[in-house]
Amino acid sequence: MTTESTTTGAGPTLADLEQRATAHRDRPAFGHDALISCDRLVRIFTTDGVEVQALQGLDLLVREGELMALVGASGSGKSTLMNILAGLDEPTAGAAKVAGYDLLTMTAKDRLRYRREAVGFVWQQTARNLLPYLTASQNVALPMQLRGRTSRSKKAARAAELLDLLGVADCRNRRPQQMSGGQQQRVAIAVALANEPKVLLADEPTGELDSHTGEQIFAAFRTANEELGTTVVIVTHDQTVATEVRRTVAIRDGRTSTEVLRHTQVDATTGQESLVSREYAMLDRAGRLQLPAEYTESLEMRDRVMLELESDHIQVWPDDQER
Ligand SMILES: Nc1ncnc2c1ncn2[C@@H]1O[C@H](COP(=O)(O)OP(=O)(O)OP(=O)(O)O)[C@@H](O)[C@H]1O
Repeated sequence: MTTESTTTGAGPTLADLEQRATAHRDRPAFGHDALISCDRLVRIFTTDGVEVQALQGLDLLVREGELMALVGASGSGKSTLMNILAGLDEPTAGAAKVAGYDLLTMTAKDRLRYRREAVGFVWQQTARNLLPYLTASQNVALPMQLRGRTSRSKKAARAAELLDLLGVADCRNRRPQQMSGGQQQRVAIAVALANEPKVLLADEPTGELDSHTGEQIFAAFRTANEELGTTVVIVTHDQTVATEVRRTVAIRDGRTSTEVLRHTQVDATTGQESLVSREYAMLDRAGRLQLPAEYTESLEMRDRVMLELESDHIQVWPDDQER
């Protein structure tokens, strides 16, 4: 069906407005097909009357089955975001949905269920992930016990299966202090996966480990992603981890600023595979764009820039009035 409209020069007609409203209504909602969707997320901390805006309207979409990394300078808001996604903290404003749970409006009961069943987390400090007086098997069985639906034998079987999958079956009967840091983190991943969460969140999981052990931990996350289909979000400073995932999102000043996507390309003549990466800037729905600091600094862009719209791109120039 088409709607007729006439332009009088005095602005849009009623028919134009109706058409626009219909087009807007039919457009899918932001993040409708994402497993994690953060929409203009704001988190303000107030300490001694001083406000810190840790998240300043952060947008992030993560699709089911992704394995992605979040990077950013110290204080950029990564942990604040992870705590919100983990259901440990609540945003000041905006919207955040994970696996069908609305993190702003869920009840205390739903929050508990969310943390037990929908997400698993692995923290940097190994001591925060495992109970010291329980063995690896008992640590993995504990979340299943708290959920309270499985028989003892099923819990033991699942714990054994997970420890085996993550290459720490031999640690089954050991307590955390009888394991290396890397083994503890792999057991921690098994604990986080015990209740088959949709999402696995990890905040600097390789931060306390040497690079070789860090690689093994990263391989364990990859196994969880590939074998169990778990969506994995890792906050990291570790360059190896950041470059081994298909998608790395950078957070700057409490907002997602740039994103690097990587894919494998096969050379048509030699058949040789190479990894191609490309950096993108994030454009929010208000049209705001954060230009990479190294770009703006190299051209001495400040305060105001000139824009020129071309048929397939936009040119950004330093302000000529400044020169
Ligand atoms: N509970 C809190 N109370 C007050 N300010 C906080 C609190 N938590 C975080 N902040 C502040 O919010 C900002 C973002 O902190 P956040 O810990 O999220 O950054 P980060 O990117 O994880 O840094 P790092 O890499 O050092 O862990 C910082 O300025 C921090 O000081």
